[in-house]
Amino acid sequence: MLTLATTTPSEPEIFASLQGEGASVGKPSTFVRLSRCNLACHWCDTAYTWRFSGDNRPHTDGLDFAREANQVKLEEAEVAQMVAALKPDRLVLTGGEPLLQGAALARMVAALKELRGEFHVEIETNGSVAPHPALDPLIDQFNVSPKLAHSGNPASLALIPERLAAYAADPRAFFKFVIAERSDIEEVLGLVAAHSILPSRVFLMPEGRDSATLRARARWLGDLCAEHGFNFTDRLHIHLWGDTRGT
Ligand SMILES: C[S@@+](CC[C@H](N)C(=O)[O-])C[C@H]1O[C@@H](n2cnc3c(N)ncnc32)[C@H](O)[C@@H]1O
Ligand SMILES: Nc1nc2[nH]cc(C(=O)O)c2c(=O)[nH]1
Ligand code: SF4
Ligand SMILES: [Mg+2]
Repeated sequence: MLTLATTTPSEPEIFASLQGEGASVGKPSTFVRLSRCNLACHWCDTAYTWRFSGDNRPHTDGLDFAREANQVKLEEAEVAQMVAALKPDRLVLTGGEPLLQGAALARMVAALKELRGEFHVEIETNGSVAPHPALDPLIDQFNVSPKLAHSGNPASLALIPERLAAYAADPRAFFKFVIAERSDIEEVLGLVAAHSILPSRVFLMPEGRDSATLRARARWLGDLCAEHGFNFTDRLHIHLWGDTRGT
């Protein structure tokens, strides 16, 4: 059983769109948004996946209860069928933190590949959770977004050195840092040096949930990327459709 976020009160958040961020930006992709997270970023644009009134216990894989208006429980086979029915041959698993439901995701992706054959599968992850061993070999690309101090998470929860080292050693992983202020680059440089990450695998992305904020921050963030040899990524979906569920 998978716990998904919802668009309207009961519709699971499964939708075809364009990858809006990072190394695959612009590519037609189907998104599956899982519920729940192990972190709590101040500026999270999908806090409805994890900020529940009166109950914020962390999710553990295999729990089969739906308790909040923003969640729906579906069988893995049903999710696979919904993804297979949409056009794209690329899948982006996101959330919330999708790796909290790794075992169920492995069953879903295996079922999808049975239905549709080869599929490119990306995971959006905060980089603090290890992929389930059954899921790991089914993933083509990890979009790892480690959370800096301005996210408001304790570093002891958000930046797990062994986990970041494992992603740094994995050629499938790209690193996508959310940047709110110029000085945030210092923390990025420290992490990149500590884990010997090539700049060509690093993306800097402005924090923002509207076009005007993204554009204003892009002006100085682009210069910082050029200076340090990092990739810049915008948030294409925000410019095209705004901060809207299901896009
Ligand atoms: C909602 S998260 C879900 C996946 C995973 N929990 C993570 O943080 O990577 C998807 C992406 O959106 C980014 N994000 C969330 N809120 C944002 C904001 N206000 N501005 C810019 N990026 C944001 C995250 O850093 C992450 O790269
Ligand atoms: N179009 C689009 N691209 C995205 N790339 C990463 C997203 C996410 O929320 O993880 C996202 C999203 O929500 N929409
Ligand atoms: S880790 Fe991702 S889903 Fe969780 S609070 Fe941060 S941005 Fe939101
Ligand atoms: Mg998003």
